Amino acid sequence: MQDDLAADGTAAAPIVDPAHARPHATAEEYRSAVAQARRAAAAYYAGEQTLLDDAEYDALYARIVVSEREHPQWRADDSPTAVVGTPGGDIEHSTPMLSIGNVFDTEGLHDWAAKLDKALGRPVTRYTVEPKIDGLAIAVRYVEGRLTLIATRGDGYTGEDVTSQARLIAGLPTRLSAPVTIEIRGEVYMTDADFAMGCDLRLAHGEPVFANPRSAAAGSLRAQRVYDVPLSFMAYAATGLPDEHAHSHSTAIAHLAALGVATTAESSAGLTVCADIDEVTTAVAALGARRGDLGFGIDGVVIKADLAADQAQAGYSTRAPRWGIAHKFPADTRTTTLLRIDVQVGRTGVITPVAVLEPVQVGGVVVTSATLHNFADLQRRDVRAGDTVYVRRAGDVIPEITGAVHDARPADAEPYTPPVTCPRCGGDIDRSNQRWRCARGRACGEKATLLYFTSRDAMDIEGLGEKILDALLAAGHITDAADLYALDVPTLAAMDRLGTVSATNLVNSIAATKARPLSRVLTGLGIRMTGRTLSRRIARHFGTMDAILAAALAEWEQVDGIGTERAAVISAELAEVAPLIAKLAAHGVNMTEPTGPAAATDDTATAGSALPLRRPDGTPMTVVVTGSVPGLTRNQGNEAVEELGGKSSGSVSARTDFVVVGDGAGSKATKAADLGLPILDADKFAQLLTAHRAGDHDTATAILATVTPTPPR
Ligand SMILES: NC(=O)c1ccc[n+]([C@@H]2O[C@H](COP(=O)([O-])OP(=O)(O)OC[C@H]3O[C@@H](n4cnc5c(N)ncnc54)[C@H](O)[C@@H]3O)[C@@H](O)[C@H]2O)c1
Ligand SMILES: [Zn+2]
Repeated sequence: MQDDLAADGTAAAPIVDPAHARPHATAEEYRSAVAQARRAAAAYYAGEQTLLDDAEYDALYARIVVSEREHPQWRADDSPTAVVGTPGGDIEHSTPMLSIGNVFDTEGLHDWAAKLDKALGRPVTRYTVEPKIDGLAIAVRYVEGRLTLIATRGDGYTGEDVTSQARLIAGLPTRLSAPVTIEIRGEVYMTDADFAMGCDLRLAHGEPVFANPRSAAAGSLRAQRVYDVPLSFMAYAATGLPDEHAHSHSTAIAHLAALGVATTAESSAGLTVCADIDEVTTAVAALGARRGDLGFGIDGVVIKADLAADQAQAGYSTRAPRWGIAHKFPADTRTTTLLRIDVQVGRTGVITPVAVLEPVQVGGVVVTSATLHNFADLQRRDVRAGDTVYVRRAGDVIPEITGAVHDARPADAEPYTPPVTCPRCGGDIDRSNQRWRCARGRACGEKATLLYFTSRDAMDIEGLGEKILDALLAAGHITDAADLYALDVPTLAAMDRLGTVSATNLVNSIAATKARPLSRVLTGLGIRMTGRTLSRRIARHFGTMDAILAAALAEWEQVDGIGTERAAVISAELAEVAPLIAKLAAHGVNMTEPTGPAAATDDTATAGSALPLRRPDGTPMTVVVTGSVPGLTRNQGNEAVEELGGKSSGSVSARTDFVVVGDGAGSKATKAADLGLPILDADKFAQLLTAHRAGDHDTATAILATVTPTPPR
């Protein structure tokens, strides 16, 4: 059984941290992993759509490495650890074009540096830090300053001649500024802008989108197409330079730039010379932080011993130099399953399709939803529910779906049909722009927003039902929640069916809600990705609305349950409703959250009763709900955990107290089993909730007693 990949290889696999990979249990498992890695690599280097994304491949590869270390007798000749790249070609390389070893964290980097120091018998003189451009390697020969040959890396010893296709690559001049005879090595890649354009071109020619800029570059370099996708080049090595330039990597690169070649040093990422490994660590982190803004994709950073003398002394292993290492970054493009396509109607009536995803780690954060831009784009890309899709997240940008892996499409996947009417109000849709809008614009959401504001979970305004709201809206007495606080008795009394007595009562009950705690106001605003529970947590954390509105993204992430994804959405939505907040405050609505012991139980329905999901020391248990809980939506499942006194979490780790597993549970259940975490059946969890709400502590305790650890697999 393959632990890292679902049986069909398509589902979002739980990614094993390559730094902590486990060996395969049997030789059969090892061999099937090797076969899978070979298949994936063949597709990858050919620039085809592949089912494994880089993170999955790296996890697979890391397990192969560990297995071979522990069971040398298993080692297969065609193991990806023994072979570099792809089939070779007609061009013999002057020196082998090898791979680079990988590390995934600072610890790995220090280990590598320590090994290198040991091999040299002294500390490395200095290092360079460069972008690891996410493209493919080529060797370029110049004779007396004229470009004569371009070859792919191939199997590392021989490669293919791609001179004719590659002549027009940006950054690679056909003539150098001096008549030198040298070989330059570097990466062919696609800039972010060219990638977006290339994808559009593909779609226009009825071909599937590129998986990522790397495979786009690989495919475009070899394919003969009717359309041209621009490619770029960046040099990171040369042979044949005179000693005055070649005595260090940094001087060699500087000289290439002087010859007119694009280099890593001249790129937006730059080349940093570092005195020691601590400086290297800082430079790696700095480049990681700028990753989204470089204008081209990097999958990590390459660290090299700078001096040619150090490099010569360190030498090579069969597959890679010992003097260099790649510090890989979390993959910025992943594949995962598109569970469904939701339609979202914004505050101003803009209607957009949103992808709901099987959770997946992209660029270091868990992504559960992504934008599909607009309906035209969605249909052009032919993305369907059930598809394996590419999710890309570059830097802090909102994750987007760039396309679907059409080969992995389930037979029954239906083409997407966009909504015919506004999903919120049922009215007409204005399709005159690429961004569709409800024809009613802002007015579309008014009633739903107001109903939510007045609901029990939010401001809980007594006596203000849907009929009265309808009448108030129709008469134009209100357009937003703040207008409620301006209503007076004569206005209300003049309306149908409302006498002076009822009108007075209603005005009083509305006024009474001005004193509600901040958490209620926040709930009432209906900010996306927050509910009652999270609003309460936010209110307690910040204390005042002013503090909330002033909070930077990093501060949002301090709130329990808010990650990068939510922080961005919540703060953007709050900025949008800031005028309404100001208007509410002007009417005297309270904008602070009471603190102190009384506040903790302030409006909890279950105040005072024992909370089942508390550890003996009173702290909340961390619980992950995966799959469906009978009678509850996914969100309600998580809220139930909170209601029971626990803390709900979206990801399984060793710190999880237990996992609630229901129908349709996916990789989280597998991971829980792997970690030997206790499991509670979703039916039992539903019973626990019922018992707790009924105040039946005995039953609740009895159900919790059935939560037992499963042995690790
Ligand atoms: N998704 C898949 O199915 C799949 C399959 C095979 C490989 N891969 C990916 O490819 C990687 C392995 O491929 P690899 O053996 O080509 O190694 P690599 O891509 O990890 O590293 C070596 C390459 O890095 C490139 N490079 C970029 N910037 C550089 C710089 N500044 N200095 C030196 N080299 C630089 C060169 O092209 C060099 O050949 C894996 O880590 C995986 O992510 C993915
Ligand atoms: Zn509408």
